[in-house]
Amino acid sequence: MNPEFDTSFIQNPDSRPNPNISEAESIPLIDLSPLFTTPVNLTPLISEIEAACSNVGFFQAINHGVPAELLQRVQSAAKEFFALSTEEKSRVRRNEERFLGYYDTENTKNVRDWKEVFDFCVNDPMTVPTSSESGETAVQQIRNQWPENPEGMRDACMDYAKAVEGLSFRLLELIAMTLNAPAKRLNGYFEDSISRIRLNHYPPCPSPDLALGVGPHKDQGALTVLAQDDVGGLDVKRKYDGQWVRVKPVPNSYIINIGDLIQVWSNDKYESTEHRVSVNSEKERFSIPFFLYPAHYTVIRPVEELVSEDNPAKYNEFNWGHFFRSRMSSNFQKLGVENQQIYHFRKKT
Ligand SMILES: O=C(O)CCC(=O)C(=O)O
Ligand SMILES: [Fe+2]
Repeated sequence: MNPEFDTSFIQNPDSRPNPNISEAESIPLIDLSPLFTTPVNLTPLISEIEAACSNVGFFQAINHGVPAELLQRVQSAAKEFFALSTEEKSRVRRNEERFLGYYDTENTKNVRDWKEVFDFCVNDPMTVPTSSESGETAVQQIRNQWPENPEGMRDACMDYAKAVEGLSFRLLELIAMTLNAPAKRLNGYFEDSISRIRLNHYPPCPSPDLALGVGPHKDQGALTVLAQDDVGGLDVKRKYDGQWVRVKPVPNSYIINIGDLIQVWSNDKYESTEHRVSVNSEKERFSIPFFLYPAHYTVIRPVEELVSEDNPAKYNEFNWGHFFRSRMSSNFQKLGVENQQIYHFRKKT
């Protein structure tokens, strides 16, 4: 991809990146080895995760159990794939109906992102509602589209997907325990999960002061498990002072952040954190987020263990598939209206 820099990439002045951003004190580092150690004692780990989710909404996980070789295979495949000609990549181009595959004109909140992506679902095919309208019940199946080249990309991606999905379930169980719920309280929502993985490529950008790789946003799913390379560019909005901080790349780690659904399940004990991707004029950057998404028919409401007369549910229940679909359409085209956000489901007090 070599997009010509045009005005569609220009961020509003208040969203533009800060060239002097700090990497200090960004997000906590959490060692997940207690998950793999016997005798099992998860209590200190659960407290660390609870603090990270409450204070930051993000952490970096080390000793996570995903074999490095699986990630390296996908990273190599991604590099080879994005180096192909636009013509060849376009053979697996996504469209509004078939929204898995290659794409280079995505918008975040109506501004174009400086990136190209390749999306695939973990459980192929994935079933989603055809419309974001809450009254509509029709569904459709969306299949992965795999390129001919590089050879082996499909296997590399699917082997990786299974391993990182396993990690995401372990994290979900730890998070459920921080909500005083049984470990497996949330797992049932994921039997027909529509989780997906995105391969991101951010080419060097001629105007990194005006554009972003991904504009400021919150992830809409349950949680995200992100692998980034050593270039850096992910910025997180710090909760206590609203400052953007750059997440320092840590070798062999994953960046975990909670999404909008955990915010609702937790009845606002946790808040999903705004983040964005800055780009630079010299280096290209690659990243691979895994988005943990429930089955489309899941009804989202605060977990009952947290709701009481003193702490009533703060959200009206809503259907995940419709919420997913509405965001999908607004990322695909500039709608000229505000995207659907989780606070739209908040109960009026
Ligand atoms: O590339 C990154 O570091 C993060 C990407 C991201 O936030 C997203 O795709 O939702
Ligand atoms: Fe994100």
